[in-house]
Amino acid sequence: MPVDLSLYLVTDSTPAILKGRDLCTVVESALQGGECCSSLLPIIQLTPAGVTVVQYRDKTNDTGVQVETARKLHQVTKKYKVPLLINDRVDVALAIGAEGVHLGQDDMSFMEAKKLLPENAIIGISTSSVEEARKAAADGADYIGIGTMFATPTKTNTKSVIGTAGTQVILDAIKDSAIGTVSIGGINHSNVQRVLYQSQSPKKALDGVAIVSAIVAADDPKASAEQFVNLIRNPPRFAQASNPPRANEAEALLNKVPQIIRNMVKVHPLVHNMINFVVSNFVANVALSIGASPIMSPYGDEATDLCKFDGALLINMGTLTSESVSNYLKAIKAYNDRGNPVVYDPVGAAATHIRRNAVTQLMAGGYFDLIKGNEGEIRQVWGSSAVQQRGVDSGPSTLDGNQKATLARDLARRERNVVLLTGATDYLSDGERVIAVENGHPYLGQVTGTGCAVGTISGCFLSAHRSDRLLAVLSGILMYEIAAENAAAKEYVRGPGSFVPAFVDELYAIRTAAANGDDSWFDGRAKVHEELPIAAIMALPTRASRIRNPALFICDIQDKFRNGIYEFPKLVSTTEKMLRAASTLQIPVFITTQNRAKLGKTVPELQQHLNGPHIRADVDKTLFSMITPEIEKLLPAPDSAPLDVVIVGIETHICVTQTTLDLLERGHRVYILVDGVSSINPEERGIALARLRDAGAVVTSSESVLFEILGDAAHEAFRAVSGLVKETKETTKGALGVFSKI
Ligand SMILES: Nc1ncnc2c1ncn2[C@@H]1O[C@H](COP(=O)(O)OP(=O)(O)OP(=O)(O)O)[C@@H](O)[C@H]1O
Ligand SMILES: Cc1ncsc1CCO
Repeated sequence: MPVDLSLYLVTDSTPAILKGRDLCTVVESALQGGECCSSLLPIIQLTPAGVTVVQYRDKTNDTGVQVETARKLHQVTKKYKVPLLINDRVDVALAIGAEGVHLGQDDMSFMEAKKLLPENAIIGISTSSVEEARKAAADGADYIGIGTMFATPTKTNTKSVIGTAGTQVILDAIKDSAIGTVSIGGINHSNVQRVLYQSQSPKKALDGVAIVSAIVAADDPKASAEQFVNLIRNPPRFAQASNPPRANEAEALLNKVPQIIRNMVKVHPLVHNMINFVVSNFVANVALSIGASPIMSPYGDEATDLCKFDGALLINMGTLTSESVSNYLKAIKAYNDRGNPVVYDPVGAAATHIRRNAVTQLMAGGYFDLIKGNEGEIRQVWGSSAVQQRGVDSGPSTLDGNQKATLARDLARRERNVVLLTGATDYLSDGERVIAVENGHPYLGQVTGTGCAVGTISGCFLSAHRSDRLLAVLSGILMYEIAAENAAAKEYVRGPGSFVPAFVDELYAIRTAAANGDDSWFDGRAKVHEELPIAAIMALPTRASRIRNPALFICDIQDKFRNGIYEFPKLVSTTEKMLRAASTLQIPVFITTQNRAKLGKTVPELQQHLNGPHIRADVDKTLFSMITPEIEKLLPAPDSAPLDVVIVGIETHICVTQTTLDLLERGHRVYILVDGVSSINPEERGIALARLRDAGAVVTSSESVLFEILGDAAHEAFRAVSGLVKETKETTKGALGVFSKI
C-alpha cells in the first residue's frame, strides 16, 4: 500500500520526553501542524501536509497498556486520515486494526508478518546496510527506515550511525526499486534540510524523515511539525545545482577566470577565519593582499553577527583544542542557515584520534561548500581509516593522479559540494567536472600555511562568485599559484624565506592589475586540464594491501553452459560472492558474454548484481579474450597505474586463458580464482592454471583475494566483507572442495 512518508512521527512514551503530557494529545497537536501550509509548492519531491504517518513505539509498557494506548491513538490518527503503524508488535496491530507495522531486524520476519496481517497492511523494515535494504526491497516491504542518521544522546551506538554518506550508498543500492525510504536518527529542525539534500543519490532520494523527540518533546508539537513541513518543502539555502560537464570545459572555465578575479577584488569580501595560530598572521596578509577583508575569530557565538556581512567562513582545525569543535559547529550553523559559503580545511585530519573524531563530528554537523586538503586529509574525510599522517603534512602518497582525481570527484559527489585536493598538481571537482591545476612552485610546499591560505582565498572567491563554486575556487588557486610562480622567478628570491614577502607582493600586483582591468598577467599562464577519472574510489587501497587497483572480470557465465561445464553452480556461487563484494567495495566490474544471441545472457542468479555505477562494461563478443576493443578503451592508459584484475568465468583454458595473457601483456596483474573458473573437461583447468601461473598470473582463491583487497581489519568495508565471507562459508567450502583438486 503506498504511504506518504514525508513527515513520519515516531512516538516515545518515556516520561522525560512526554513531560507529564498525554501521548494522544501530543500526537494530535503534531497532526494539526502543517494544515496552514498546504498551498506551498513542493521542492524536494515531498508533499507533506503535517505529519503524514504515525508510528506507535513503546518499548516499556506491557501488552495491555500498549493495546489501550494504540487504540486511543488510532482514533486520533483516523480523524486526520493518517496511517498508524505499530512498532514490533504485530499482535497489537491486529488487535486494534492498525494500518500496519514497523519491524526491526530482530523482530518477526517480514514474511511471517505478511502472513498474519491483512493483505493491504503497510509493512516497514528498519535497515542500516545495503544488504538489509536490498532484502527488504526484494521481499516486497512497503518502505524501509534507514538509520541511524546521527548519534543522539539516547542512541550512542556509533557503529550503526551511517550519516548522509551511508544513507546515500543504501539509496543508490536500491535505486531500481519503488520501495519507500525514510531516514531516522537524530533528525531535527537544524539538520533536516541537509539530510534530505546530502543523502540524495543520483537516482533515488529519501521519501521522508522520521522524527522523534524534536516533535514529541517539543513544548509546542504543532509548531514543531509546522516548521518541519516548511523545511522539508524547501531546499537548504546552500543548495546548488551542479553544472553539467561540457566539452572543452577547462578552456571554457579559463576564459571566465580573469573576470571572476576582477569581480572578487571589487566585492572586497569578508572572510571569517577560524584558523590555527601558526599561520594566522600570514593568512590574514594573503587575504589583504588579494583585496579581501580577513577577520580571525575562534569564538563560535560571534558568527551570528559576522555571518550577516555575507562573507565566507573558513574552518581550519590546525590547532584544535577541546573547545574548537563546539565553536566550529555554532559558526557553521550560522553560515549554513544564511546560505553563506563555508570552507573546511581538515588540517592533520589523519594524524591523531582526536582529529579523526573531529572530522566525523564536523562532517555530521554541518554543510561545507568546499572541502580542501592534501591527500592524507582528503582520504581521511572520505573515511579511509587506514590513513596515517605524520603531523600536518600529507605523508607519502599512495595514489596516482587518476586516483586523486577520482577521490576528489567521488567525495564532492557524495557530499554534494566542491573538493580541492592540493599537492604539486591540485585536483578540483564538483562531483561532475574534475580539473587538474599544475601551476605553483615547489617553494609553496616549503612554507607553512600556504595550504591554509588556499582555504582562505577559496572562501573569498566563493563569497564573491556564487553561481559556480568550482569556477570560483579555480580562479582563486590560479591567482595564487601564478603569483607564486612570479615570486619564485624574482632574482632576489633565494629560498622559502625570501619567497614569502615576494609572494605577498605578487598577489598584490595581480590584485592591482585586476582592479585596473588589466588581465595580461594571465595570458597563457594557466596549466590546467580536465581529468577523467575511471576508477571508483571506494576501492582505495589501504597501506597493507598489495592489490592497489582492483577490477573484477566476469567471463562468459551464460545459461547455455549450465549443463556442460564442470561444477557450474559452484562457479556461479563464487562469482555471486565476488559481485556482492565488488558492490560493497565499489570495485569496477567488467562482464562479457560469448555470442549472447546463441548462448544466452549472463545467468539469472547473477543478474541482480549487475547494476550500479561500478559496473563498467557488459559486452557481447566473438573474440575469445575479454579484451575486446570496447573493453580495451576502458582500461587505464599504458602509463597509468596497472589494474589488479580478479578473474572468474569459463572456460579456463580458452577465454579465461586468452584474457589473462592479454592483460599480462598490457602490464596488468591478474588473479585467477581457482574456485571461480571452470571448463567442460575438468582436466583442462589444471593444465591452463599451471600455464597461466608460469606466464605470471597469480592463482589463488576468492577468500584470499577479498582479504588481500581489504589488507587491514581497520578498512571501512571490513565488517561488510567479512560478514559476506561468513554468510557464504558453506558454498565457499563446496566450491573449494571440487575446484582445489586441480
Ligand atoms: N611541488 C609543488 N609544486 C607546485 N605547487 C605546489 C607544490 N607543493 C605545493 N604546491 C601548492 O601549494 C599550495 C599548498 O598545497 P599543499 O598541498 O602543500 O598544502 P598543505 O600541505 O595543506 O600546506 P600547509 O598545511 O602547510 O598549509 C597548493 O596551492 C599547491 O598547489
Ligand atoms: C605546523 C602546523 N601545526 C599545526 S597547524 C600548522 C600549520 C600548517 O597547517
